Amino acid sequence: MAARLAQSAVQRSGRWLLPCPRAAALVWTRGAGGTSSPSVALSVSQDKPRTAEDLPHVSFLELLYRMVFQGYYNRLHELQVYEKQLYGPIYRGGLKSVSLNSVKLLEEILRKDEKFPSRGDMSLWTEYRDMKGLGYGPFTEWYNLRAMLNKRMLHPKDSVQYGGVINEVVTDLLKRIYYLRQNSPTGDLVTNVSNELYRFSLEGISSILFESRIGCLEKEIPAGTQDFIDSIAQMFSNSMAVMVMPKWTRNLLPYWGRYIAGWEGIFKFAGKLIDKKMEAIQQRVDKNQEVEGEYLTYLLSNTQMTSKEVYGSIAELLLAGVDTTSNTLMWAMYLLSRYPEAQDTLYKEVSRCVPADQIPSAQEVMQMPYLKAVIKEALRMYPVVPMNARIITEKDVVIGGYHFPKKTVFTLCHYAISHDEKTFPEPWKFKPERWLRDGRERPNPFGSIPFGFGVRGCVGRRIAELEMYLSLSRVSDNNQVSHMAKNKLKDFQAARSHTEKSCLVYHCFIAPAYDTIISVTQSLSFPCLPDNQAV
Ligand code: HEM
Repeated sequence: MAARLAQSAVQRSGRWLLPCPRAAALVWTRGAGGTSSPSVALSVSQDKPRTAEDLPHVSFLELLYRMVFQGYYNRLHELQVYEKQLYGPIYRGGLKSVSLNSVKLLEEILRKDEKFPSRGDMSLWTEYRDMKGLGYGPFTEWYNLRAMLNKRMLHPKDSVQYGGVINEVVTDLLKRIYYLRQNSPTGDLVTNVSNELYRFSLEGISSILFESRIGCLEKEIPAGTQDFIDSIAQMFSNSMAVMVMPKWTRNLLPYWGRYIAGWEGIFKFAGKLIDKKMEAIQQRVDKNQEVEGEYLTYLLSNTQMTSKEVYGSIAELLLAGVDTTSNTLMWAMYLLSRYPEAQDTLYKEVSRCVPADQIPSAQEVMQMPYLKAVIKEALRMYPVVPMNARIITEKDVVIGGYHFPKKTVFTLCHYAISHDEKTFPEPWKFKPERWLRDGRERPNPFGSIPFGFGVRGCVGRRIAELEMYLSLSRVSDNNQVSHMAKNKLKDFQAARSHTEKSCLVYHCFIAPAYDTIISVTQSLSFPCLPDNQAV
């Protein structure tokens, strides 16, 4: 079971964009190569804007060479860095997409975004829903649903209400780590941290969305939940094949059938839990009792949303809200384990803000600047959505002094931008302090926008942040961990300084994951360790 989970985690981390199949296609088909020099790229001062034809261009053969022979097919984020060196901040790739690869151009396009911003065609997702008469969610039918979903999710004060629920899940994560460590051959190792964090994230987001627990952190995952996890993996892992294969192959090759079966599993599981909630609400309404609840209850009691739309929205929120959070947590822990001084600073902050043996609350973690900076810096270095897209659909647009017709696809090179040394000196170093508001000059806000920007930005941002703050602060808090790991207490007591203590915690917790990280990075596109940080 663990192996299957690990495999599915690996498959999921291969996604480049959040559920946005067409945009993912762009990533794969976008060009690389060409011989033009970077100096031709920007020409803002001209009277008449130049056009896309004037941009450095990448041919299909160059793309193929880079992907296959230079091995960029699974290091696409590094390709952004490489291409920027070759072509400068703006260039034309395959399928006529235009890559924007500087903080200035990123800001320019996002500030010109439309009222209903578009990331691209979602027909791969809508097709299944249309076939089965199912409802859409925020990815597939944005404008009608987003306003409703924003409520109770978007504002930091909204997320605080989920603090108690998330903390229960964090407690179970810690118990599970304790259990796994105790039962490991050496008595202190967790052998598949990414798997545990995936389970944690799924349990966390489910407990908010379904207002009930689904057992991901139990010793044995309930069969229905395991099927659901497998369905998510199945849907994602077959998406790419379904997207690139012509439709006539669907009855001949296995991918389409598997892809559809994946969606069926997802909707079946989500539908069951939603129906259960609906019944409970109905019973209370019939008895004239007050209806209580948070997210799902709010959506279900909202007369502007049909139950079909609730099904569609919950399914899409679930898909977007699991590996994003778990991978970021994984990277944050990995980075802390490599930078003991940062770990020590974090440990001290948590100890200072939270009385010993108390669980940090949602309000308390919001007052921990270093904790927030750690997450921000981890997301800068390893953004889970390292590349995104925008299409200006309504009108022509001028970007960087170039004129583009409407419907031009722009690829946003977030990974390269967030590693630009002009914005982030020593970009390959983990330096959470660059985000502190302590009088130092702060980086350009568009330098790292891991949750996107504007009205189309991540709807789950506040919940994701809260989940990460609550879990990281408790893993960092020596009291909690030593309390949890009673058998290991003497090791902690033997350690001479806080740093050593917390290092030990991280070491035991994270060290076995290094192999996982490396195997993920070697076999898939992202996340990936830059060479200078390889373990
Ligand atoms: C570390 C965690 C996360 C990161 C880094 C992240 C990042 C992103 C990014 C970059 C986008 C695209 C924004 C844009 O195009 O401007 C996005 C969209 C989205 N995210 Fe997240 N996300 C995270 C967690 C979550 C969670 C926990 C949920 C669900 C509760 C969620 C739900 C969504 C949804 C529904 C969208 C589509 C929004 C729309 O199209 O209007 N995300 N996310």
